[in-house]
Amino acid sequence: MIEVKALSKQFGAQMAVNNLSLKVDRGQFCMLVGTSGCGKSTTLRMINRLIEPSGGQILINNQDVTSLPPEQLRRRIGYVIQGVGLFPHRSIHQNIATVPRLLGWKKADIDARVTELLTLFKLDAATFAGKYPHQLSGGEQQRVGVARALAARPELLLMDEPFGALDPLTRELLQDELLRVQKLLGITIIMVTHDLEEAMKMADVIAVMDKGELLQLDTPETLLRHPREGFVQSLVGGMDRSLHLLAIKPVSQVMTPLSLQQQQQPSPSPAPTIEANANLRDAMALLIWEQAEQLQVVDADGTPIGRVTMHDLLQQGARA
Ligand SMILES: Nc1ncnc2c1ncn2[C@@H]1O[C@H](COP(=O)(O)OP(=O)(O)OP(=O)(O)O)[C@@H](O)[C@H]1O
Repeated sequence: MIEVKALSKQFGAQMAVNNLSLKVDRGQFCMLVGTSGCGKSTTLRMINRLIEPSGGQILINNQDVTSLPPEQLRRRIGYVIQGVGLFPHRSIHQNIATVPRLLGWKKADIDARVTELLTLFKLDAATFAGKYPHQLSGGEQQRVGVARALAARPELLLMDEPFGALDPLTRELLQDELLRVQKLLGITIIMVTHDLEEAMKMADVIAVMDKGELLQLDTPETLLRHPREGFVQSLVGGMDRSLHLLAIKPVSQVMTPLSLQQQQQPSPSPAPTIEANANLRDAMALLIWEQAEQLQVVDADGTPIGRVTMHDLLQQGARA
């Protein structure tokens, strides 16, 4: 979907991005992580040509981005930044409608799209469409920011620390919503974050950068189990690696399913319950809290569908 080849950006004597190559498939979620100043934002801004590269090439669906005028390119690429950047004197409807209007969509199509996106992000269209940004909470503004970026059905969404300014609870809620919407729409996302936990939770692939260079591009599990020596190892290789490994897997992947017969019989000694889509770290925390040896796994309706034991979790979090 997107291929970056030997991309570089030099500011004066400094190489902000140095010979970076990276491929992200359609529908994948790629996270860029690394310490402050390692070139993450510059990389994103070269992809949508807010910054022109000093060298290298960027292809989107095999098309070189320099072959398109920047404005036309940016209409095909959604861009969300920290602090949202909503237009303060335009209503929420007008904000979300910005790019479709520039593209000359019919009014009825724009109205339908605005309602669809607000609903997708669980904002009641009748209540929110006519409001102005200052009348919304930070979390609501951030949802509108993402909705606006998605309005014209872009092929690619670039996000630069979109949840950086939010409190931890709102941040987690928006992470879950973004993942849901991404899976629903099958959109390709490249997102910058400082937060390794956020990267582990959301990414299909994580790109670790340092001093302008890409050091490793791998799935969260491979990155945790086989980090390259040096910077990547120091970034992910701490004692809590086992907990990160637990956090990236849902209980459903590890549980022992109940047979139909077992499902219909009440368990003789009821174990604490956990939902199948909870992650293994939450399961571990519950086991410790309840001093239990196993948990009963339930589906969204509360029907028992399996069980997971402390032994299962110890295996999953262990060095391979
Ligand atoms: N317009 C510019 N002119 C000169 N130097 C710049 C410019 N933009 C970025 N830089 C420098 O390039 C380097 C990379 O910056 P960039 O913003 O890409 O880093 P980052 O990894 O996104 O950092 P952070 O996580 O702090 O946002 C930094 O040293 C920065 O000071």
